[in-house]
Amino acid sequence: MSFVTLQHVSHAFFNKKELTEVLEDITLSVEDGEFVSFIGPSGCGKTTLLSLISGLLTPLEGEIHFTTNTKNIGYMLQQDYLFPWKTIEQNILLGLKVTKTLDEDTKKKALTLLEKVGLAHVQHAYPRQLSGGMRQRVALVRTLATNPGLLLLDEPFSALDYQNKLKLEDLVSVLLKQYNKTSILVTHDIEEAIAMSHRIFLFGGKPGKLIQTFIVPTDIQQLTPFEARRHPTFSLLFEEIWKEMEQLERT
Ligand SMILES: Nc1ncnc2c1ncn2[C@@H]1O[C@H](COP(=O)(O)OP(=O)(O)OP(=O)(O)O)[C@@H](O)[C@H]1O
Repeated sequence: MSFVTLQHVSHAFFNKKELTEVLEDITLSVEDGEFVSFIGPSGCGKTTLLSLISGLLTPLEGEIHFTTNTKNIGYMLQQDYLFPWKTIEQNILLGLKVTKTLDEDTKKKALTLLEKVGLAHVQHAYPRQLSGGMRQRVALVRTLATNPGLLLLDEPFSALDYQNKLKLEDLVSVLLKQYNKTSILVTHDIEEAIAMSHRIFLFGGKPGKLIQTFIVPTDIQQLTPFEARRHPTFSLLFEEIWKEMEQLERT
């Protein structure tokens, strides 16, 4: 069953009194429990599409339908946006206060999540005492603790060094599978998209259009992102997408 469906969605921004089209006629759907990635050259409208799906923006044309009545959408971004003067626990609970009434059970679940990402020991520390990778793990906990129906991940790994990025990818992937979350990842990184996704939507052009959809083979999907990169067919799909991207970047 599809979780969210976009039909003929187009969008434009006013720039210096001129209407600039940024997305044109996007039709796609994301299935319940599916992990998809949006990739494509810079400026083709990927982040705008996330904002349209989250309801921050309203499409100029076309329709976006959710099959469930969830309005709780979680965001994980490149920056962690933790409050520096609050402890890790306070940061997580603050996220919860915004979306839910904070009862003991919800609080306990949030702290269990902190344990799951290996950060129970920093519960009372401040963000400045943590590394970038640890702070992103806190941001992940803060997002998941609100039990979002849909997770929107906008370049959440891109500020991390390679090793931390791989570790966080595995963690995100395991947790999202465990909680059966529907997720959309925006990334510039083709490897990351293949390693994490069921399907990859490639956008390109100005205004941005959906150029091609790639299905990640099931045997790759079943692996962790770290293992997926070592699968024999991984590089074949990588090359296929790479060539398409190169062509789009040239046009
Ligand atoms: N609020 C806004 N007002 C005017 N123009 C905007 C606004 N937000 C985005 N744009 C323009 O819309 C186009 C698409 O931007 P968007 O950030 O969605 O692309 P993107 O594919 O996510 O890019 P990147 O990969 O570089 O993050 C760009 O040309 C951008 O300058």
